[in-house]
Amino acid sequence: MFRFARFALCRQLMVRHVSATAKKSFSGLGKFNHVAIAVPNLEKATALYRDILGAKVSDVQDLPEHGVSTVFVELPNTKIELLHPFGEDSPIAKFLAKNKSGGIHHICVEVNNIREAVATLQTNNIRTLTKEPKIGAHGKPVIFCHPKDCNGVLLELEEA
Ligand SMILES: CC[C@@H](C(=O)O)C(=O)SCCNC(=O)CCNC(=O)[C@H](O)C(C)(C)COP(=O)(O)OP(=O)(O)OC[C@H]1O[C@@H](n2cnc3c(N)ncnc32)[C@H](O)[C@@H]1OP(=O)(O)O
Ligand SMILES: [Co+2]
Repeated sequence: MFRFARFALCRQLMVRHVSATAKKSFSGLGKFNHVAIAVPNLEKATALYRDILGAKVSDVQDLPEHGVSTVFVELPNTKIELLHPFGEDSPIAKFLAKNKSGGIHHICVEVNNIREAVATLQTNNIRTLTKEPKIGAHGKPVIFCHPKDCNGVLLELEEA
């Protein structure tokens, strides 16, 4: 009984400490939107999901504004975004140079209000990779958060 009370107290103190580190918290996090995989060969990667694994896939979309070409693989509960560099200064070029067979590049979670999300991130010193959101692959505003501020994971937020 005493051991349980001590455990409960420690846990409460830890929760309070974690909450205390957030200067202001955001309440509008939504659904998981996609996981992105950077691939060295977009046709081959698309063929794996479409022809071998039988998934429905989108057409290739070139997004010069983002320096990538994408194909979306539709799954019952989410999507996989296949990413390949487009143009000279692709933000995924270095990643693919380091990961020659490709690799998981980012995750994307929806938010109900991207401006509010950005303001909250800034208040909490989480760096965003552009000052302003850009229009993403689904025609909605997106913003990326620095992986060094997000436990080593590049986090994309997309307005729902
Ligand atoms: C299609 C539109 C849109 C959608 O709607 O879905 C997209 O998904 S677009 C996807 C592509 N766009 C982006 O990724 C934009 C944001 N990314 C960036 O600005 C850069 O890629 C980056 C994250 C700032 C990395 O810059 P880069 O120049 O490639 O590498 P660095 O060497 O400067 O990296 C610094 C540091 O971060 C580590 N890193 C890099 N990329 C990742 C990653 N994807 N996941 C985790 N960690 C990453 C890198 O290893 C370096 O660490 P150290 O080696 O420890 O210094
Ligand atoms: Co994405």
